Amino acid sequence: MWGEGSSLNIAVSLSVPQGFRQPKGLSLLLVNSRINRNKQTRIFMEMQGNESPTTSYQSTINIPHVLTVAGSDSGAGAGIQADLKACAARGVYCSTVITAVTAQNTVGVQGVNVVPEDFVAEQMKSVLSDMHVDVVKTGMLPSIGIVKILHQHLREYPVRALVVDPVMVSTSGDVLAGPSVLAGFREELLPMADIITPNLKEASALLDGVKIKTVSDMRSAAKLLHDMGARNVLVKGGDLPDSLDAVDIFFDGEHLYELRSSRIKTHNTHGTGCTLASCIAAELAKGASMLEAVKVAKCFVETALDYSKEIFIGNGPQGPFDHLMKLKSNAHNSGRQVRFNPSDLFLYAVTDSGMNRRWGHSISDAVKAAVQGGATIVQLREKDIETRDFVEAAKSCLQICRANGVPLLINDRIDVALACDADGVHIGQSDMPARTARALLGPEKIIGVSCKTPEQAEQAWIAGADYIGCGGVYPTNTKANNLTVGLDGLKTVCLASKLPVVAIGGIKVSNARPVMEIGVPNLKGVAVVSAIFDSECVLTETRKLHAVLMEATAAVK
Ligand SMILES: Cc1ncc(COP(=O)(O)OP(=O)(O)O)c(N)n1
Ligand SMILES: Cc1nc(C(=O)O)sc1CCOP(=O)(O)O
Ligand SMILES: [Mg+2]
Repeated sequence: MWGEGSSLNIAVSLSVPQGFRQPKGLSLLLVNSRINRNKQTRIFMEMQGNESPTTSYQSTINIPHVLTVAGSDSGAGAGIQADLKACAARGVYCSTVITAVTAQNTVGVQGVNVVPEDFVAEQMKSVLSDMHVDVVKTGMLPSIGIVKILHQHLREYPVRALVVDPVMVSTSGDVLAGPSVLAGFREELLPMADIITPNLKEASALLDGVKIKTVSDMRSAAKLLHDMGARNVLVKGGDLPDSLDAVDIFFDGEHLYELRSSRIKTHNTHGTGCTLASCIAAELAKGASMLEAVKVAKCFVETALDYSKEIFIGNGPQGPFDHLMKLKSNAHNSGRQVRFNPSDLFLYAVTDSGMNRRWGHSISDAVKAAVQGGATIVQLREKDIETRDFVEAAKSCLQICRANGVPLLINDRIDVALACDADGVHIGQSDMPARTARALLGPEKIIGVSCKTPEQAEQAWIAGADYIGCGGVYPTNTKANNLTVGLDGLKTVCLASKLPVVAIGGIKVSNARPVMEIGVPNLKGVAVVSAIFDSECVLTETRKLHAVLMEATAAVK
């Protein structure tokens, strides 16, 4: 199955001076390679031998690549056009095989011209025989012949994942694939699909017209479709009557997940299915796990719909939405492209204005020292600062963090995070709800939520958080009246959490080791305030804690 251990293919090209020939006894050594936060790979090489040629090296990396096999929508809200935009928005290359050309707008589908099968095959061969495709995503497959061609090509040119959006009827109600195609989906594509993403009508059609009217029906349908061969199933509940939320059911063959997001009130929903499937494909191509890909895709669509509520394109009942809203809303968001890496939670530094005052440190000096000492993520927890000063301090800290590849989060204040374009926020149970924060911040930003119970951890996951902070592990003087959950409480929450966890509360050099050794894989690190910031030399204290965490991690391995 597609999973976290998936690898990237790296093609290395060397440019050498004209006429350069590799001298005998001289060999090229790959001495180090590092992937930085922006997903650029730096490859460090040396020539081994007694002579040193004047050689310059370049490294290249294959960009994640999705091939979409779908129909063209002249209105550009759905189909190939939506797929291209979704992949572009998610930072993934997208090639295209066009199966049909539709004359379509916001009113409906006025005409369909199916591309001859041999020419669909020719397009497929052109792409697959030449380019490295990570994931294939399918949309409109208008004939059984085209389904068979796809099947043959996937056998000849295997890819890492196949995402099947079983498009049968357009959002305007026009039929885009007939009954013979239905048989093709069942027999040829489902058994090959890593995920299938039907809406209620499509799921019902694939299941011989079984009625799907409730969330419980959706759960049964997901299981039945899985039995038909699809490795993962996402039944989309967008058409579910009487639901305030958009509920989708995801089944991975073992667990059923109910994924809820707010229903955005808008007519601009044309192309949501294509976009969701392309987004899943894009995230898989980047290396996400299936569940992660589905969650990011759902969040992306929700955010794009929200941003596009007011746009007006066409006079029909269902308009397109704007996939590239990020270019407008976050035009200044140039610093950080990798969304969230759970290993960033390893040494989580949380600032405190009182402690900085006591030791005569400015916020940015304290943050700089923590980062230099090995902090892997920083949270500005400034409870008694003027908003204006907070934004200014956050901007300076952001420069320091960006220069060192360390994410910067803001405690409690979504407004400050937005104002300074921080990498995300950390919020507690009495702060703004995580789901609202996600809607305001968009899919790219990191959201952490404080949780003391398994139920809170489940809610944080449903709301779209990226990690949870769990504590107090030990008693603390830094946060008044804080409940201590202990190592046992931490372990219980970690075991229940689908999200990575950082432990917090009273953790210091002398007691960090047992925390790191509780033996649950999703405990990724410790968050500390006083252990590093309540000291004259933040750099030294951070270094000491870093060393202890490294030792504890090595011992666990
Ligand atoms: C990493 C981390 N975990 C927990 C908290 C506590 O957040 P919250 O419950 O909102 O309390 P305050 O920090 O706002 O007092 C945290 N800040 N960071
Ligand atoms: C901010 C915070 N949140 C906690 C929680 O349990 O959620 S404990 C805490 C304070 C942590 O400070 P120190 O490292 O100095 O104990
Ligand atoms: Mg808070």
